[in-house]
Amino acid sequence: MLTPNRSLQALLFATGAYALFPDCTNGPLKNETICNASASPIDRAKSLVALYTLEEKINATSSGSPGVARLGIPPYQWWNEGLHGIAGPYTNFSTQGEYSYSTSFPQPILMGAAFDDALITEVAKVISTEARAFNNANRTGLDFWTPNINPFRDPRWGRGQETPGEDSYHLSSYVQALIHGLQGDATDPYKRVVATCKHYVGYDIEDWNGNLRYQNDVQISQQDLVEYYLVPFQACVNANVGAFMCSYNAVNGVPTCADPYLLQTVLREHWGWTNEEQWVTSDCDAVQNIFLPHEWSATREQAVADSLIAGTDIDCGTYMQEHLPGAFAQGLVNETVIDQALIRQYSSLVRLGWFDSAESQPYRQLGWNTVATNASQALARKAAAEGIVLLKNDGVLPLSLDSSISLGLFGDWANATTQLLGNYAGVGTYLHSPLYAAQQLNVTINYAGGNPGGQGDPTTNGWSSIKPAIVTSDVLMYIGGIDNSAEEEGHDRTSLQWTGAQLDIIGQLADTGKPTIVVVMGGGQIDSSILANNPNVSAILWAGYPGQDGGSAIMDIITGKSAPAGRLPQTQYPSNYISQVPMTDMALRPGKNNPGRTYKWYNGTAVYEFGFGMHYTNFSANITSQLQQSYTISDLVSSCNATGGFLERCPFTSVEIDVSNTGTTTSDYVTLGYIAGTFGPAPYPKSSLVAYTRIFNIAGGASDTATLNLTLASLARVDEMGNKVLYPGDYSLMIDNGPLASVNFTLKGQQAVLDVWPQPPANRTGKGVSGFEGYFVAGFGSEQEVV
Ligand SMILES: O=[N+]([O-])c1ccc(O[C@@H]2O[C@@H](CO)[C@H](O)[C@H]2O)cc1
Repeated sequence: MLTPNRSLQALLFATGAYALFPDCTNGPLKNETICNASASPIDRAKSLVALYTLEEKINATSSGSPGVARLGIPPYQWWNEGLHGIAGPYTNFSTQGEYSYSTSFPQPILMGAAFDDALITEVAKVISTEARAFNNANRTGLDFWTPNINPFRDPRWGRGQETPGEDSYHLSSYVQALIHGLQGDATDPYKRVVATCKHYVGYDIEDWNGNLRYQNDVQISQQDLVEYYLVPFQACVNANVGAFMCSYNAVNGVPTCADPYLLQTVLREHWGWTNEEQWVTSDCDAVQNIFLPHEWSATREQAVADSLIAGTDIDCGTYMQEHLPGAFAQGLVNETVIDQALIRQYSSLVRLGWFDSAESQPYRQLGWNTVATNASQALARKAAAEGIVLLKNDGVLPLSLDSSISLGLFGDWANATTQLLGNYAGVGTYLHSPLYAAQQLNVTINYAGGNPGGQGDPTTNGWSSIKPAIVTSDVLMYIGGIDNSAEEEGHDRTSLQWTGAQLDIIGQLADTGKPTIVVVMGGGQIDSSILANNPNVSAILWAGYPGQDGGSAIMDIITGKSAPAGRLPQTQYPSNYISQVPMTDMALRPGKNNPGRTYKWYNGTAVYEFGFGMHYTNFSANITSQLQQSYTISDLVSSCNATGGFLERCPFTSVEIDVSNTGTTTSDYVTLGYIAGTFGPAPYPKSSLVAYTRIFNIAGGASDTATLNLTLASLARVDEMGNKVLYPGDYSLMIDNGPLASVNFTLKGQQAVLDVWPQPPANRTGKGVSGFEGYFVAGFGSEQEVV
């Protein structure tokens, strides 16, 4: 994560972030409705906002909200992160002792590979518990700007690691499980924390050929928007998420933080995200970016007015604080609009218990003893092991290690420390590298880690330094790949290839003829065809960014303590993919200069497909439910009462699959259900994931039942206007994309539109910058006027 520059950080800290709660027992507000715990959150918030002066209201639009001392409202810092554990930039870890660390889970890209929604809920519960403990110690806030749920559309994206992968159904299922764990049950009297779905929407380019995230104007068809980019965000609404973040980029000409179509028409009206305690924050500096570099609004005052009126309730930054006074003076915005933003903010804090006494709520009791518990540490290790994907195995794995075996460990990641965490990490409880984990085993270790050739060209320069370890080892393990020096916020990848130096060393290890195992680290996939095709490379594992105990999880898989069952959450494209399509081409379907995106539309041959993953055993599957041969569309429609286009709330059928372990090793199995067929207009997606479930610990020779719940969303397609339609035609339900089991059925009757998509208004243009020549300085920067 980028670190805010010093002056802004100082300014936000000067606001007194993380001061205590308002005192509703003895403070100045004790007799006001805001302090009446039996009044509704909205009434309570309204009563507070009615006491604010306009200046106090304007000050409260910033993420570093200064509070109102005369009313006993302490400052509140809205910007807290929690991607895979509580994190900065304003979360305050102590330098030692209590509150000096928390549990750091794997990056979402690896947790996504587990395809285990129950696991995600458990992880999110730990994060929200630890967040509460830190909040009680005045070290972080109560709302968290997580998850990053933009689909991992292009393999170059530097922040794809923050997401669960490329598939919109998978992201939707994952994010609902996550929000449940972060926020708690809808019926709970208090929210555990508030989650924030970001970045709404179409944000997945950092810097491609000078196309910077702060200024990109991405062109997305209504079909692709509804079919792909918006899907996980609608799932956030379905899960009743407390907050959204609008993104830096513009979509089809309009910066998202100034777009009433996206923020009002789609989000609040069409999807029904109408609860007044739900708010939208801007990404950091995104309100400023409406003026510069987007040049959407003619003046700074117009930019803040445009964004507040469109539905941005919090400005990550200080632009609204600085320019709303002018906007009010010019009559560009009225007080009702700012009141609404503040009512949303404060009713959210009411639902978090900010105004209520400690005795009345469970979360204020949580302390240091609930952080980094043995159970949460075990969960971090389990989450990593569940996600690791076995891409190749000639039978060498699992390894039986004992003291007579000597294991050679090579590569940059063999003794990884903070590399294990990836970006948006807090302070982990510990950092267990593969080397550390191997040292805990009864095996002789020959460590020659680091990459003697560096990240540059092919080299044999380092050969002499690693040769002794090669010669004396029985089994060779290379642990490398990429880290945040190759993929990061602000930095997209420029290559999908292994570096020459790494390939050189792996090749030389493999040439010895000794068992050679390659562990690939990093969020984006690296084209590993050269390793897949090398018969002397015995096994390949992909391990993402596995978190604080990642080394242990890797060794758990290597030794068979855990059996691998993770599946690739994104396509591994051949390296020439990135020369075939510009990153800025947002289209999913193949076209001129675009071979198609994701496993649904890519018309080339993947190195490894989305959903691929091997086991230490074999499985067979049998669909045991009787599906009808044919369904009538009108019958399906009449049994569906969904509103707001939530076809996920309309059941279609439940399918049971008998999964048998036909080998000898006990293993989990991820059951992926796909729909394919010829229905609706061509082109047809190759297949679409519509359901998944992970079943656990199936012993060799035993079987278990996987249940997949299909909804009408499983069958619907999106037309060019963005409408969701049920079409007559031929359908196949396929387990594991076909190889294991499939069943065919048809839909008959007239096609039916199930969700009529609201069209954007025509000719949406901003007023444009008049006369200001300048540029925006990224990283909580400021505008520099060109003089
Ligand atoms: O100025 N900075 O230091 C700074 C740091 C991070 C940053 O990134 C943005 O902030 C995150 C807020 O959650 C969004 O996910 C990301 O796009 C934007 C600005």
